[in-house]
Amino acid sequence: MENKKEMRTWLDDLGLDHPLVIAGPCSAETEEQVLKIAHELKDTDVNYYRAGIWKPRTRPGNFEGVGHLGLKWLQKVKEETGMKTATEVANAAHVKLALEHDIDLLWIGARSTVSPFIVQEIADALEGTDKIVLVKNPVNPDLPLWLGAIERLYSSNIKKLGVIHRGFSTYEKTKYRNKPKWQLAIELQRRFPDLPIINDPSHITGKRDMIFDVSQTALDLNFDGLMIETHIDPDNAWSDAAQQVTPSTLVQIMEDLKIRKETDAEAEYNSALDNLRAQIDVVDNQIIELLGTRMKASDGIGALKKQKNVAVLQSKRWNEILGRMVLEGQDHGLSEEFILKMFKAIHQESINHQEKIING
Ligand SMILES: C=C(O[C@@H]1C=C(C(=O)O)C=C[C@H]1O)C(=O)O
Repeated sequence: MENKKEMRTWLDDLGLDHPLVIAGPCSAETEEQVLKIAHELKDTDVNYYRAGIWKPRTRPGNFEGVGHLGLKWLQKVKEETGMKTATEVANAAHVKLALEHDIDLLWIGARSTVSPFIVQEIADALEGTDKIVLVKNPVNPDLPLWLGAIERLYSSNIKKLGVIHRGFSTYEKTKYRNKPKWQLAIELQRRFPDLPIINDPSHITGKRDMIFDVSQTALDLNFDGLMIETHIDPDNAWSDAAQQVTPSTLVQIMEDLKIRKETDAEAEYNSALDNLRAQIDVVDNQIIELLGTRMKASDGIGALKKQKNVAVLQSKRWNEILGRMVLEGQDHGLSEEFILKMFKAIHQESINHQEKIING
């Protein structure tokens, strides 16, 4: 699959003057709840009304969705409010029912994207559809797996495709429910600049008070839209209570978000930008040169260790370097997180060099 300009035609055709907004409850709970939220969202920027009908939960025994009964409620939403509708599908039977109930946008959840079998089943069931189909990232940070799912849909002649970035599971506890790992979304945009990409701050944060900041970051990174879970009574929602916002909070978020443009034609801006980018290019070259010099020194140490039969890893020395560099970084406005990541990568490369020498 290659990037194609036409990948974003469906989005351009919507003619929006704001990011695409998909909002609605995590789960459809009752007909009354679904319609009440829909009416509150009717005259806002919301383009697609979402509600989960089949809910794959982490553990059995929790509320697992109302099933296809909820599709009738979504049809009613469309009749009463004119809003288009969206839901998650996880197998061929879901697809069939969703299409029968004229759902306009279907998405494949993170737990389905991990399974090529399931994705293929869904792609076959959707073959040639003119509905919009969005693919959430797989739970694990695996870009080829994400792209593979999109390719399967693309090969099934589905034209209105896009992705949803909902963050990634991690073993360690972080402030996020699912760590955003923005670099993955940036890499996806680099390879497929015309494939629409939507951010899902609700699942990334897991907490409603973090949704604004993550949404703003997404817009700053050229995301095309947002999917934000919205409930009339978030605290008493039957699923994902902590991350849902009220319709009025959603409206406020949309109002406060700053929408940036891709570029600006003004000459002064462009010459200042060129100047600073030239500085960055010089520094980047210096960084590479310095890293090459550092590796040469490490190669020398590798040769010495070989002569004396000494182990490659020297934890005490390594620990000293890390501690010193974190402090040095602070003086230059560099975060500890960045310094640790960068020096761990440098250390690994240094070890690889020495391994080659010692075992060569
Ligand atoms: C370079 C050495 O070997 C390894 C690599 C290090 C580095 O690249 O800074 C530090 C300690 C060792 O784990 C060394 O022993 O000094």
